This record gives sequence, structure tokens and C-alpha cells, in this order.
Amino acid sequence: MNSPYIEVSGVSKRFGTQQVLDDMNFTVRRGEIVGLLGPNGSGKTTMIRLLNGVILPDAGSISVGGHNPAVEGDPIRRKSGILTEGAGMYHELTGLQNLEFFAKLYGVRDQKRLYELLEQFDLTAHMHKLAGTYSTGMKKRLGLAKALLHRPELLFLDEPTNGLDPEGIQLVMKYIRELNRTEGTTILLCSHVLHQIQEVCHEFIFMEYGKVIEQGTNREIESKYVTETVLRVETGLQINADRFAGVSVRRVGDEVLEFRLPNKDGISPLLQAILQKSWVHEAVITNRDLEALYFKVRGEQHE
Ligand SMILES: Nc1ncnc2c1ncn2[C@@H]1O[C@H](COP(=O)(O)OP(=O)(O)OP(=O)(O)O)[C@@H](O)[C@H]1O
Repeated sequence: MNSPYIEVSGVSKRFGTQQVLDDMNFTVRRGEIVGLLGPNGSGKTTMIRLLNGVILPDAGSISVGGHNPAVEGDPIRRKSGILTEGAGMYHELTGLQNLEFFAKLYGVRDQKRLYELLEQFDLTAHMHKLAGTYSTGMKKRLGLAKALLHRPELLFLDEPTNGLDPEGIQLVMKYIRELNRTEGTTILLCSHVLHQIQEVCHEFIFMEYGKVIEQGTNREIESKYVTETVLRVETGLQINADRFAGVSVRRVGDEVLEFRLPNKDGISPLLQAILQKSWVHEAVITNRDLEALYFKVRGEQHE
């Protein structure tokens, strides 16, 4: 098991009278992609700013790669890259000039790196245009190129796919996965779009009201919260009771039935029983994707 790269323990932060973070505790292991998830205003961006040493916690301790961001922000910023929501670009400079500016700031001397990143993010044809004229997707991709200039070992991504079209989302997600796989980059990713990050993250941290309400892999959270299997089946089967083959069932569409089983072992016998009477076009478990888990975890917090 990898050692913790980020350790957050008992961290609280207040702005005026508003308690934004309240006793936050979590760890991120080296080389992992971790999703930080929570509703608007739950404190995700504030947490990233604390990890970068941009603001200071009121209580608790933080370690990032062995450094305390409150007093050692510089070494952390040297080995980390950050993509914020606004991407922080100079609109009156071209894409290339922006990268040149930040390359100088980060002490990146290798000019090839700039062109390599422009190419990687499909920006070569646009590098001489002013960044202010870029589309949202292009700005986001330029922001990523900037964050990666100095080959950081840690990457903070705040809503990396906001405002991107489906193609842009795919490009960014593919790059995140590849970067992690080939360079072992540790990535902390904030997002609302759960189905997009489900595939790329190794672990998830669910936040609410400035607290961590759950942390784990999809499988760990699933085994803790999912006590039954909900199977949606597209079939021509006609039912006239609320059970079929001993399994609870209800109709949810013209040719769609929803079955509730105690566990996955019952799926094959159920499908066999259906197939003896009718056709089946699709069968999907609907209650274990990240979105379903997220609502389940949040729901249990409110009970
Ligand atoms: N510098 C600040 N001064 C005062 N209040 C702040 C400051 N920064 C953040 N807040 C407040 O802290 C709360 C959490 O904000 P934060 O941006 O961390 O949430 P978030 O989870 O990232 O939200 P979103 O998903 O909308 O980006 C909000 O109510 C916000 O108004």
C-alpha cells in the first residue's frame, strides 16, 4: 500500500462567522487519483487553497509531501500544479505567451515542453491567438497545460471539465488517466459530475457542510452502503404480481422492469427465469454507480 502523500487532520476554517470547514480528516496516497465530491459551497475549493498554503487553517494539521503548507507553501507549489475554475490566464497575452510567462515563473527552461503541451491539448493551431478570445474549452485546456509545465508530481484539479463539450471532456479525462499511469502523478480532483470521474478516480472523499462524510474506493463504499441489488431489465415479460421467480418487481416503463434482489448471486437465476418466458435486451444494476452511492451516503447522514 502506498504511503499517504496528503494528510489532513482535524482541519477547520472559518470565514467571518461562517464555519466553512469543520474538523476535516482525510488522506490521499501517493500515485492515486482521488475525487473530492460535495455540493456547491461545501468547501472543496477552500480545502484546495489550504493544501496549497494560499490560506491558513484555524485549527488542525496538514501535510503535503511532508511539508506543512502553512509555513512551507513554496516547496509545495514547486512540486504541484493547479487548475482552478477561472484557470488564471492573462487574456491580453496569446496562449503561447501565457505558457512562456508561467514557464519563466516556474523556472522551466525547456522550450520544447511548451510546444509538446500545446500539441497534447490540441492548441497548436491557436497558440498565437489571444487567450481572451479562447472558448471555455480552450481556456481550460490552456489552464491544464500551464498546470503541467513543470511536470508536477501532484495535481489539484478544481472542476476540470466544467464548460467543456463531450469531446473536450473525453480529451481531459483521457489525459488525466494517462498522466497518472505514465508519470505516477498524484491527483486530487474536485467535481460535481460524478459519472465522469467514476472511471478515473481510485478513491472518493464525500464532503458535506465542511466535513468528510465518507472516504473509500467505489467497492468499499458500495459494500458499506448497498444492502440490495436493484436490477433494471428491458424485457417483454408481463407481470401481474409484485414478485416474479421469488424476486420483488415493479414496472418502471413500457418494457422495463425493476427487480430488487438481496445480492448479485440472484441475478443469473432471475434472468434465466425471465428468458424462459420472454426476451431480454438489457439488464443493468442501477444502485451502485457513484451517483447512487453519493445520494445513499448523503441520505444516511440526514437520517
Ligand atoms: N475568501 C472567502 N471569504 C468569505 N467566504 C468565503 C471565502 N472563500 C469561500 N467562502 C465561502 O465558503 C463556502 C465554501 O466555498 P468553496 O468555494 O470552498 O465551496 P466549494 O465546495 O468549492 O463550492 P463549489 O462547488 O460551488 O465550487 C462558500 O459559502 C463561500 O461563500
